[in-house]
Amino acid sequence: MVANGHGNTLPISLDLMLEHCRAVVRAAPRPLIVGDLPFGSYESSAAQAVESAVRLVKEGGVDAVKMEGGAPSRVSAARAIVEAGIAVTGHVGLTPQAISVLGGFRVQGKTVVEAALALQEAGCFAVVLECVPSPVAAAATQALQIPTIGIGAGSLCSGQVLVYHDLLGMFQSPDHSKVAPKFCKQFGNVGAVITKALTEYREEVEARSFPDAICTPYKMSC
Ligand SMILES: Nc1nc(=O)c2c([nH]1)NC[C@@H]1CN(c3ccc(C(=O)N[C@@H](CCC(=O)O)C(=O)O)cc3)CN21
Ligand SMILES: CC(C)C(=O)C(=O)O
Repeated sequence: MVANGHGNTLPISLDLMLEHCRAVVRAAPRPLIVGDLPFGSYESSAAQAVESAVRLVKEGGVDAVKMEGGAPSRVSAARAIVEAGIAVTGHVGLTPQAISVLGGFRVQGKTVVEAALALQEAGCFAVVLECVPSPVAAAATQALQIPTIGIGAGSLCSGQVLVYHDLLGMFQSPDHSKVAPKFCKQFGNVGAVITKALTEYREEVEARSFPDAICTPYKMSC
């Protein structure tokens, strides 16, 4: 959603996700690549979930998939995908694709440990914990044999994930800073570097100092 300028994850289609997965797979052939099942591609039935996961692996080239939710229907869908031979990462706590029923991007916590245990039992190899109080995330990490990957869930998870654009500080526009969650830390300010470079480019084009002779190396041949 961030790469495509959306304010939330709901508009992302399976076809768009496939395109992004292929780009990532081309750039990074070695790491374990997990494709996220987008909203609308897995909720109707376990069969729909398997079908979408198979597309992400077959056409997207990913090694595993991630899907949101810990309700019984989602646990069944995760189990069906694993039984089809595809590794699944679960995702509980704040599940951004459920903002319609949650009433916004709200912190969750109550059923996190139970849901994570159910996803482990269904065969998930890892589980994302998003916007969960740190003691709940720590308890889930203790209770599970599979790794927990935290985002806004404290430092006691097995691993961490953060949206690349958020940690690099790629956003300059007020619209984008509105959608960056408060758990994010900016480890760089790439947006300022981009803005500075583009401003200098425009200034030199307008002043006709770019392109200069060095950047116009072609000679008349006759
Ligand atoms: N740029 C970006 N980074 C993300 O990590 C991200 C997105 N966008 N969009 C999709 C989801 C949405 N995410 C979010 C968005 C906002 C909060 C947030 O600040 N929530 C408030 C609660 C607000 C409320 O209760 O209404 C909080 O206190 O954490 C958390 C996660 C995480 N994801
Ligand atoms: C794991 C995170 C980045 C995620 O899937 C989301 O917030 O949509």
